[in-house]
Amino acid sequence: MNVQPIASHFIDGQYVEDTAGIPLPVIYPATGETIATLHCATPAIVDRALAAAARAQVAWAAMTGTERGRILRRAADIMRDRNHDLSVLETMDTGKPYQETSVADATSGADALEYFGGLAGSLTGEHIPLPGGDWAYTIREPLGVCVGIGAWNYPTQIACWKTAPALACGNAMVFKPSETTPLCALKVAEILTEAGAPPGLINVVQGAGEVGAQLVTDARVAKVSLTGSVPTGKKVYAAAAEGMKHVTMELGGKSPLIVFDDADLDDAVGGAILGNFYSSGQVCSNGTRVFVQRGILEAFLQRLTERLQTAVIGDPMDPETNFGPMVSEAQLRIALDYIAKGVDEGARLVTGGMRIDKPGAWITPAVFADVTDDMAIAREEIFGPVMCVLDFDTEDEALTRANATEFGLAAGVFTCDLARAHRVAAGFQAGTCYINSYNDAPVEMPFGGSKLSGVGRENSKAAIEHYSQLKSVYVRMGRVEAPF
Ligand SMILES: NC(=O)C1=CN([C@@H]2O[C@H](COP(=O)(O)OP(=O)(O)OC[C@H]3O[C@@H](n4cnc5c(N)ncnc54)[C@H](O)[C@@H]3O)[C@@H](O)[C@H]2O)C=CC1
Repeated sequence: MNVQPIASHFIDGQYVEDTAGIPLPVIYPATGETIATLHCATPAIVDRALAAAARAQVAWAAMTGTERGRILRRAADIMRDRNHDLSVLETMDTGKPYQETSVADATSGADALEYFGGLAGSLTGEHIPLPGGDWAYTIREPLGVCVGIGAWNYPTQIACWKTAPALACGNAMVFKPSETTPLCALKVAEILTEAGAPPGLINVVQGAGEVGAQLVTDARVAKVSLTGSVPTGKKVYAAAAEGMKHVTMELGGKSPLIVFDDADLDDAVGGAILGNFYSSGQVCSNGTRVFVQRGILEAFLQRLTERLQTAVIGDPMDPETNFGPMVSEAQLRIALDYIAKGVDEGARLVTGGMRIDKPGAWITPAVFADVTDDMAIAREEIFGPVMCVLDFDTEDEALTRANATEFGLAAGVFTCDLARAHRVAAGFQAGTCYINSYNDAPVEMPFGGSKLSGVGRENSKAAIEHYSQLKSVYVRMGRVEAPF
């Protein structure tokens, strides 16, 4: 498969190249090979994309929601039809196994396009009766030009989760994928254009932080939605505040997963595997602090170790493979450094955590036991396949320790006691919680974090609030009574 795109950027309905930009090699993480070379956007490219978006947005906003929605739903159908090719490309971009990308990336992107396409026609204001026969009404208006900035772990999904609600509400989008995974967002723009999105409505420009910063500070931009780390989020939030722009921040986490000793052991182990090793651990909402009640601890570790031996680590394109490489050599280094630190800190490495001796960014899934709350591996986001198991005695203790973090993205609980499950969910300081499950992200459910993990919500009806604003119109039915 030739993954070199026609050109680096997608602007005003077509592919655009500017070789004056810094070269951007795309590395296949499974082999370390360079599979394409793109160019970062020059200031002229950024300007062109923003100008196209500003122009296209006006006519798009004048269409009815039903008309806009029809185009989004058509794009969803095209995306589903091309799921195989899009999944292969996502695997090349990220290294994630095809077994995952074929069910979790373009499919989730298509879900978002379909969901917000369906919602678009129902977006309205409201009528508000007031004293004396006066009344007011509200008009739900788009924000204007939105900028989306993506992380590298879910390039197709992130592009769709931001673009679908933005377009449904009548906005235009300029999207900058992560410089590590620049390929898939171009396909999203191509498909939307094929589905009927007018030129300029969806634009993709490549580049690293400098290009992102240029987009965020441009006066034509009304809203910025970032998926990335907390340090980047702080910078982008501050830059957006200068122009009083709307923001959505989907940032990092160090989420807790509490397993009580009455939990179904295999379900709890399954949840911990999904919450730590899916996408080689490179998932923002991962439950990397697994609190296991002392009575079930040894059984949990034993079952977990047994099941990890059955992981199929190998060629990501092989449909049998269920654990691929990490996204890059740099990200692998970060994970290996944390593993060394965990050993130094006195945690017990139960299994995995070894670099696999072959080209590419390969590591075996790691589990630490005897982890304590103060260790760096239990406090800092690693963003790799490193699970920390901590033991506890009481519900109060587990909840207090689970919440003792600056992050608040996700949290999960495994128990067969229904009342306890809901009590613990109510007590979690996190935006996205799970009972007897982990890491599900259906488009119908709000997704996002509290505390340092972010502001705003993606997906669901809640996202509409973050891509539109209300105009209030007061209507006086009688005479105007002025004091003089
Ligand atoms: N909450 C969520 O939904 C998700 C959060 N993440 C988080 O993303 C992080 C991993 O992704 P990375 O790509 O390494 O994050 P990152 O923070 O390094 O980069 C994210 C994006 O921001 C851009 N960027 C960097 N500096 C910028 C600046 N000054 N102005 C504008 N844009 C800038 C980058 O080019 C990239 O496109 C993890 O912390 C992870 O938890 C990842 C996926 C989902």
